Amino acid sequence: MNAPDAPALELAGLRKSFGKTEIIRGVDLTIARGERHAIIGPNGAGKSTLFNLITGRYVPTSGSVYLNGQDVSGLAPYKINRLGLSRSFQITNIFPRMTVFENVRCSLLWSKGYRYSFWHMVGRSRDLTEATDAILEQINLTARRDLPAGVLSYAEQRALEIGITMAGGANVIMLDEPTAGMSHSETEYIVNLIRDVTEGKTLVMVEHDMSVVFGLADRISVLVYGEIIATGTPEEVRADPRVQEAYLGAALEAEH
Ligand SMILES: Nc1ncnc2c1ncn2[C@@H]1O[C@H](COP(=O)(O)OP(=O)(O)OP(=O)(O)O)[C@@H](O)[C@H]1O
Repeated sequence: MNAPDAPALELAGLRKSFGKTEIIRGVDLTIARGERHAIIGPNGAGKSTLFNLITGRYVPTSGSVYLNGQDVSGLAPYKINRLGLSRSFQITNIFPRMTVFENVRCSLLWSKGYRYSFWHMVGRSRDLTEATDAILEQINLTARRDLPAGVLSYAEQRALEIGITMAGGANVIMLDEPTAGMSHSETEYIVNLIRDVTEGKTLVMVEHDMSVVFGLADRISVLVYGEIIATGTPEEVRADPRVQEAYLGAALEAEH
């Protein structure tokens, strides 16, 4: 059931071990609807593992993940996706020989396919084209619509990937290092784009670039050695002495 008052995401006593090593060591976190939330922390802290627990790629060793109030722990990723959570991939996940338009249309079709029969879909192909074009407009790729996706610049490919992530209409969007490998100007471009396309949705992102995190997130969680040591607004997290000590001081210094 989709409980209208439930938070977008709730993690309760979440743990994950690989063999005998516990990587996620009891994470509790509530993310409100419409919130933009960043998960930061040093290398090896368990950020990707936590991300994969939320999206269903990994099954928790114990604890639960609730999406819009519904327990999704242990469900297959595609089922979690159909319940309203969509993720991007760190590695570009587009079809390079298909056009930009076809890439987005394909993901729209996939996401709606389970609800509409094939013939119903064919009858609605004009709607599908319109929906695809609306997404291309949102991600500023209308001018690139009919080019093979493989010829786009790196930043444009990441924008396309965000479009593909958004295409299913999920209300919780998970982005894994959306600005990885980008120049300063590309980063700025993608941050603005993410801000626009996630308006009114819930965003959870893992990100290393502190300027992106502090520019985009309403709240931040700091993960250190499999535990969240602080959660709060950017100002609260920046001022938190535990965070300074464990991580942020060093990370912010490294930026200068
Ligand atoms: N499938 C796995 N099997 C065994 N160990 C794993 C697995 N996935 C991750 N680990 C270990 O878990 C720890 C946390 O890894 P994870 O990738 O989640 O950290 P991270 O915070 O995302 O790091 P980074 O910032 O470097 O991407 C690491 O020590 C890693 O070796």
